[in-house]
Amino acid sequence: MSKDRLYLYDTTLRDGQQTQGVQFSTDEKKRIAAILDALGLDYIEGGWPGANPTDSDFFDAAPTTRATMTAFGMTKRSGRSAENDDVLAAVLNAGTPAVCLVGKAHDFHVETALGIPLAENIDNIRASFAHIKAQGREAIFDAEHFFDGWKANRAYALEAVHAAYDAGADWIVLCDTNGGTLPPEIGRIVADVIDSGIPGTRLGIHCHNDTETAVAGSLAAVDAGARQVQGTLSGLGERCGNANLTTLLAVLALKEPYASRYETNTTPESLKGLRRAARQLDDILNRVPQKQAPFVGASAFAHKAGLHASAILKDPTTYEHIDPTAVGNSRVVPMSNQAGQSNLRQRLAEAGLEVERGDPALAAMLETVKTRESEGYAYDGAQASFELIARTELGLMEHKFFEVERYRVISERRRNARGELVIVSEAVVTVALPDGTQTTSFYQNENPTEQQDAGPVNALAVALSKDLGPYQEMIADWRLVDFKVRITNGGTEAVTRVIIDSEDSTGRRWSTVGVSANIVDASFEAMVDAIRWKLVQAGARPC
Ligand SMILES: CC(=O)SCCNC(=O)CCNC(=O)[C@H](O)C(C)(C)COP(=O)(O)OP(=O)(O)OC[C@H]1O[C@@H](n2cnc3c(N)ncnc32)[C@H](O)[C@@H]1OP(=O)(O)O
Ligand SMILES: CC(=O)C(=O)O
Repeated sequence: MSKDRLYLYDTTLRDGQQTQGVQFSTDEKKRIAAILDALGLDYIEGGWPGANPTDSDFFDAAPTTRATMTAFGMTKRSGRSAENDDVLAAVLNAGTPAVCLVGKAHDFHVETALGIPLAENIDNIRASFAHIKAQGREAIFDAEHFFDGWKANRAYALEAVHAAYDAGADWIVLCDTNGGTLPPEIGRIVADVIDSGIPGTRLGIHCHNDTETAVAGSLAAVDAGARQVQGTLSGLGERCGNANLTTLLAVLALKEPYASRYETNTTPESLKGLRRAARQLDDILNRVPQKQAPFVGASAFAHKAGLHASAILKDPTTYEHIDPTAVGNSRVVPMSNQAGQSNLRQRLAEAGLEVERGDPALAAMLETVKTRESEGYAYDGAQASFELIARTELGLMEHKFFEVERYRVISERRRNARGELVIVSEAVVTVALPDGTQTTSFYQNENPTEQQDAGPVNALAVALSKDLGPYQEMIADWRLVDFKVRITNGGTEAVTRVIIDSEDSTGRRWSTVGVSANIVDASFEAMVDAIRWKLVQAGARPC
């Protein structure tokens, strides 16, 4: 059976930029365009030329992509011709092979937002698309509020999309702009548009995620016959976001009936770059990756419960709906108080520690983990700390490289010599080394009050890692990149749990945990684990 072609249209650089708190630079837009192109998308909507300097700069030197670069704008305004509308001219002047114009399809919006007669809006749509086609461009009509418009005045909504279609628009994209239409209704309305005479091969879908069903709504439109799907990387977009293309790419390529019915431009190879693409976007956005993101999140293939881990070791398909490597992800079997010996052995094997089933060290390890979790520790997100416990129980950590004799940290808010308000943190750390010597290190940081890394934890991290004698070279590239604080119950008392994420120059990341009644002390404990784990990885020996 031959497959139908589905076209994937990305609007991360336009609707994604409408996400509250997101502001891409021109250079970042270029990097994202390259990521999208590598994933095999058909269209990249680069932004709205003329609307802001960043978008204009992007189109002034638009990257060369295999995907069709598309400029976005709106239908011509009333009171001028399409040829004389300067906003439309700026969009066309970007010179892209495809142009997408948003226009009103809901009578309420025409009368309330535009304040013009209904017929005039239809004329504006028709004239805009005739103008684009006269310039030889591929023309895409984003029919704004189409679904709400169809429900309020079906005849008018259809008249609007037919005006664009009759004027030569290549694609009519039905937009659920407010994101409130549920998937079955989307399917019925798309089918009605096809019945009205616009073939599915010329129809697209643009869903917003206000009811958390944008992906399902997009699939309902495809089921009904639409052949273009719009969305954004990781679901960025206005309000609650757009349909998540990261998820849709994987669903369309790997899940039935879509994989057998439809062909897209993605390949098994490009799909393996999906997790990396999501991480690259997180890096650009400077945000912590969402662990539970379908397909690409760190927890998407994490098997925490003992029963799950036991079955996974026998056959991964028992608890996995796809092979994680298909999207560049990997399986994780974390440790926690939900774990049994199967989790434990799998986790140890990943750390290069083979332990026979039934080895008494396994029971001791499980006991330690469960006891410490009841005190407030959490090991499912702190694998490196777990590994140190395991090595200790297996007798592989007779020495701990160094012992902290004492530390002191002071934080102060004061005015500096220039009269600026600053936070000053000072830390002193004394460690004892295996050869009987001690080192004492001091570090002071001074930062404006609004800066995040001004604090005592940063000062302690630098002081602790400043002079570890013979081990110093091995930890010189250690960096503390993130830390999360939780108030939790340790037995009957409230305690602070700190998980810190570390990184080194190889790009490797690891997480450790500390617990104490004192936030600084909990952070310090997690840091000590982080450094010990790095020394283990570096093959450090007692000196
Ligand atoms: C559903 C969507 O997400 S569509 C994408 C929306 N994206 C954006 O708005 C981001 C980029 N936008 C902008 O930078 C600015 O809004 C601009 C440059 C386009 C326009 O700026 P301004 O001229 O200052 O207008 P402003 O933003 O206040 O209002 C938009 C105007 O466009 C009109 N308008 C809205 N949609 C359309 C349309 N499809 N066709 C013609 N005119 C429209 C509005 O009625 C309003 O006109 P008014 O000021 O006479 O009431
Ligand atoms: C065009 C668009 O972004 C919308 O209608 O949601």
